[in-house]
Amino acid sequence: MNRILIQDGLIIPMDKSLADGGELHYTGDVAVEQGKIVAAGPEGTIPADWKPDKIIDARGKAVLPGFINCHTHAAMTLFRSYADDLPLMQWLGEKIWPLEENLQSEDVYWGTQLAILEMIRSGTTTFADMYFFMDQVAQAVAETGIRACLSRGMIGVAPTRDEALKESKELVRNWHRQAEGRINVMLGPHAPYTCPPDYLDKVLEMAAELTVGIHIHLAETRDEVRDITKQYGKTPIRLMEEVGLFKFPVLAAHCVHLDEEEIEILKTHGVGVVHNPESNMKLASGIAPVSRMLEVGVKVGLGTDGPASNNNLDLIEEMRTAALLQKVSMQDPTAIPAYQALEMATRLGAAALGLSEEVGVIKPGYKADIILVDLNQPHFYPHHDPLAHLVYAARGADVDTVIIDGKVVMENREVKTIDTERVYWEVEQSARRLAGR
Ligand SMILES: N[C@@H](CCSC[C@H]1O[C@@H](n2cnc3c(=O)[nH]cnc32)[C@H](O)[C@@H]1O)C(=O)O
Ligand SMILES: [Zn+2]
Repeated sequence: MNRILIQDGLIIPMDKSLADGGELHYTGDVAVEQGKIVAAGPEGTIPADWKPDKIIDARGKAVLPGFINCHTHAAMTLFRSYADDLPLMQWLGEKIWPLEENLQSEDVYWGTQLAILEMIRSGTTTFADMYFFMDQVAQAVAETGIRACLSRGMIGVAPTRDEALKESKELVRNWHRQAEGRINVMLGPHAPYTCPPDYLDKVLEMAAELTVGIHIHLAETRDEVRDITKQYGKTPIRLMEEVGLFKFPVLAAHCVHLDEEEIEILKTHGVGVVHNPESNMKLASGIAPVSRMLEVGVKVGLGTDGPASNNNLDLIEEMRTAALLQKVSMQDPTAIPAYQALEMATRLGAAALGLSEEVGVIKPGYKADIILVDLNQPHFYPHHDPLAHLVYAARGADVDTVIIDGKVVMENREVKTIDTERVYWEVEQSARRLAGR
């Protein structure tokens, strides 16, 4: 089935910013053919003799681009609720990293399947991952039909430092642009405090050789900024600029603690920033200056971070948290209006991942990554403003249908590409073994 007609939905194309003015949504049809959007409302034309293979009745439903989770460690679903209520370095050092020593490849496969199940069910159609056993993650992405930017997390100060470089090269060779083009591979030097400049040099050399982007944790905590400044005489973002990181497409997770000049550095180099509000709150890392970065024109997408420091993968919830957190932290209720939060979860997320020509908007020529949200529910009445409903009232469970690359992967909340019961069973086995139960 490659021709789908999504009829009479409330289309929210996300193809313009608030500054553009004009209509932000309208009722109409979306036509999909061979994985791409061919028409959407007044945009594009559906040929008179065009016969759809499938018609989806979208009356009473919002039709919008699939959500883009720009930063997670998907297989950490296995560690969800294992260790909470700790600061980052204690959480990583004492709880998570010791557990990760015992992870096996099939654990990562099933943990990732569970994450993808949760993401599809809550309307996420693209995610950016940084983990290991990434061939297993790629396999799960290929099988489930989701879109992903994958990187093998590399800890330059760990015994795995050389192995991680080798695996990253293999990941690019075996999986970059594979799975019908749904997979993009990046290099994943974990963070400035785990990847010293001499190791980063090796990573940058490989990025130049393979012409791929870089996914890194950056300026996440005050301790990171203090320690890096003490060790190198400059802040993490300035250090990254000095080593040449920003000569490549960069996806920088967090960017919580930075000054005005560093925001300018991110803007100048076109860095894709990922704001992870719930992880930053849960680990008490801080509040990123998101409104300011958006005002300056930095590409800021949204991420959940790992499901063990959130603890879910619901990007609708993350959108609301991002909007509310900026309002209260800026003491300004106009900060991050609803539409801007939606932009972060769609078009700006695509821009942060370097995919703005492919996904993030509903427009002819773009990939058919589309979600339908059922608006016929108590918390969406009265129907004043669908944009406000989606940000301030919606939950991931309101997503009814998900199409990725023109394939229906969920319809009427039934996921078609994952064996849910098998995933639950396998995850429980892995989690019990890992926790030594
Ligand atoms: N430890 C593996 C590779 C690391 S992948 C990415 C790493 O990021 C860790 N991680 C998860 N969330 C965060 C975060 O918020 N900040 C920094 N690291 C995180 C995660 O536990 C994982 O160890 C090895 O040495 O081969
Ligand atoms: Zn992370």
